[in-house]
Amino acid sequence: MKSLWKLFPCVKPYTLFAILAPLLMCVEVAMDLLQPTIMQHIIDVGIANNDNAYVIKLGLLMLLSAFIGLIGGAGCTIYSTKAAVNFAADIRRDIFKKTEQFSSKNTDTFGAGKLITIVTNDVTAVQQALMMTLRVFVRGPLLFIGSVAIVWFTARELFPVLLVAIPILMVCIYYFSAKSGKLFAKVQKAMDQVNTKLQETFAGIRVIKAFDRQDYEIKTFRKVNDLLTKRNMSAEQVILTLMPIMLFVVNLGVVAGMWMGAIKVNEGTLQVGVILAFINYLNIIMNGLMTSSHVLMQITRSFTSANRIGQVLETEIDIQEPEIPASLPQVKGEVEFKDVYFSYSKNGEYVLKNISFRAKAGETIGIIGSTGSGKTTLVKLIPRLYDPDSGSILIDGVNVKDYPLERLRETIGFVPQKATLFSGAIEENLRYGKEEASLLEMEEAAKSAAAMEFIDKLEDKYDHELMQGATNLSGGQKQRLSMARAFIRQPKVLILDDSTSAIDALSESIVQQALKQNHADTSVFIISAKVSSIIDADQILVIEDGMLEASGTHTELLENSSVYRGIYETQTGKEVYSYE
Ligand SMILES: Nc1ncnc2c1ncn2[C@@H]1O[C@H](COP(=O)(O)OP(=O)(O)OP(=O)(O)O)[C@@H](O)[C@H]1O
Repeated sequence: MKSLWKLFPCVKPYTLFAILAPLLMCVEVAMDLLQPTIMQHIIDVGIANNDNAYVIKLGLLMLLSAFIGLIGGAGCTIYSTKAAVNFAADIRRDIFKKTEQFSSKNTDTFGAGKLITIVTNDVTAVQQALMMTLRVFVRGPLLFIGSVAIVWFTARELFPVLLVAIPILMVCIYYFSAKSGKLFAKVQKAMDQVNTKLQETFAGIRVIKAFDRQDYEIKTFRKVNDLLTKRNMSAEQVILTLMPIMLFVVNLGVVAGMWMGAIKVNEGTLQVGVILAFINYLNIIMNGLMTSSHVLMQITRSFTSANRIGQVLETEIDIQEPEIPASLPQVKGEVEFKDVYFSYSKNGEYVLKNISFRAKAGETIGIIGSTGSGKTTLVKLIPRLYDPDSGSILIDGVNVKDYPLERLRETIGFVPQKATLFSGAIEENLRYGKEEASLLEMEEAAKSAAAMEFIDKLEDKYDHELMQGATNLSGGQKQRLSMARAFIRQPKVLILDDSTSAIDALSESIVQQALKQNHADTSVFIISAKVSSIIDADQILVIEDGMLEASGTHTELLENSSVYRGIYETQTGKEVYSYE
């Protein structure tokens, strides 16, 4: 409930619509309530007295009230839709904005599947709740109160029937609403699992086909889909059971009303039209309660959704801008790690332990080590994708935490291990690195990344459209574009995380030459499993089990590091004699 209130400010810009909708609904309800009374008069006065003129007059009045009711109802629909749809669009925008500010740790906590369910399903649920609140929440209680009042004033003899039927109807509604709320929370969780599975499957469709695991994937999808179906069924069944129970209670009320009414008509204390009007009002009361219960269920259901939306919007972003940002002149690109410790989870095992090194501006730093030793994690700390648990990382002697985030990240070019490109033209992808890049700059970057040759062969060159996930490019082509995107911003610190793994030796040497010529004063971090890719580095860091096992030039490491020597010997087949 609290979380739903927290979303309330999002309705503020649409206050006018949110006020007009229920007002117009009041008009519709007033007209609906008028109908049985007019009918009662037609029967008891017009027909009973054979007064045709009276019947026609009241008939026309019925038509007019129906027409006014129609205008009220249509207006309410239009304004409630406007308010709810815009309210939902604003929440979607806010969630998207917030997730864009998320640190990698924040994103890891939610997972992509859950975030997608929140932006789609949960936002739709709160949109529905608002729409129904504006449209029906007023209608239900007004119909109910209006009908009860009219029965009290016009058919008091039959009022005892309401005194029995209404409490039973209310208990039913309360019981089923409470039950359905809990069940819908479970539905949302099952929906998360379906979305996560779908996302994973679409992203890995090629691997699935290559390993011929379609049957396995269908089986695992069926599992989560069946769970969602089962939970949906249970939740819907609760709602669907309510309707026949309520109808049964109302029908009992109708029988009781007719029975009591017949006795009173025989006694001459009641007219037939009153009984007909009472039956109509009883149905309206059920209708009013039913619609109110639907809204209540939708609102209860939306508590879970609002709660999940709140979790995203209120997430504390753990990578924060500095309170007092350092004033920085031109960044040179000297990078220093001082006693850095890092773990992915609180109280988790350290992935990096006591890392200290210094890279002078313009130096090339090679990073090598076994799989999972912490190389990628180490470079992710430089642009503050994660913050260390202890120790510090300095660029030009200033802690990266003191840099304005935008300034820090525009200083760094990052080429991740998995080349991630976006759907759109090659040009748009390159401009991701530098928005205002000229064609000449794009060409130079593409040349440095050995991407020129394949772009030139494309019919549309830089206008060539990439599909989602750049599936119409080869792995090597994706890596080259990903590198060009980083080169184009002329960063002071360039991080290449195993980004030449899918590139042939000739192209790799072109990239290395270009780095020397065009990025001579850039500090370059090259993570590679191949000694040949880092052999010329000014300094090589050997990472083993999250620790800096050794550092130095290739020659120094052959001399001093048994781990490095082992890697070198395995890759080259040459045995190295050491004085160690
Ligand atoms: N987002 C994450 N959440 C939790 N643990 C992670 C995450 N990313 C990596 N790890 C763990 O941290 C350790 C270091 O991973 P990292 O990716 O830094 O290794 P690496 O040396 O770059 O490996 P590779 O050479 O295979 O790329 C591994 O044990 C890995 O399982």
